[in-house]
Amino acid sequence: MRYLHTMVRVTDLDESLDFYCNKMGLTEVRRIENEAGRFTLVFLAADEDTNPGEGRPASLLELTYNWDPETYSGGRNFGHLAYEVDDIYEFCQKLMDAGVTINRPPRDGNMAFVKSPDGISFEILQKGKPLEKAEPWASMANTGTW
Ligand SMILES: C[C@@H](O)C(=O)SC[C@H](NC(=O)CC[C@H](N)C(=O)O)C(=O)NCC(=O)O
Ligand code: NI
Repeated sequence: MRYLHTMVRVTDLDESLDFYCNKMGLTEVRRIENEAGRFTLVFLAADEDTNPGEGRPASLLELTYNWDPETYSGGRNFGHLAYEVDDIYEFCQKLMDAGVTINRPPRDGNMAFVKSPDGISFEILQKGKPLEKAEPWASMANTGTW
């Protein structure tokens, strides 16, 4: 068995692609337009996931855009999507410079949280840092600096 993707529904595809691609750095690897179902699927990959060796992208994010407007309310049972980055401070600074709020700053040099335009939570983890060292969010008062 192999993990393929996580699907999230988005209310504005252009706004979402600006966040996921221009700001988070993901790349569109596939798009499906479904006229009958009136929806668009866009598959996104992080740079190290675009070709993990088997010639097929793995660990993708699938955006579902329903052409007819819907209101989405996130269930408490959904937590976050996690990505690993080479330099968490540099990554978060670039997001801040692009106008993205860092909901949980990476003061511990290990973990940060941001949200997509639809409120999907993203955990950003520093490559090489053990997960056990991550301070729980609640203990990190968000002072807006790090
Ligand atoms: C391509 C494959 O990875 C899919 O996920 S297709 C699954 C299919 N998606 C849709 O029909 C998209 C439009 C639909 N209105 C929706 O918002 O999901 C599907 O069965 N979706 C149902 C689901 O619960 O994911
Ligand atoms: Ni899917």
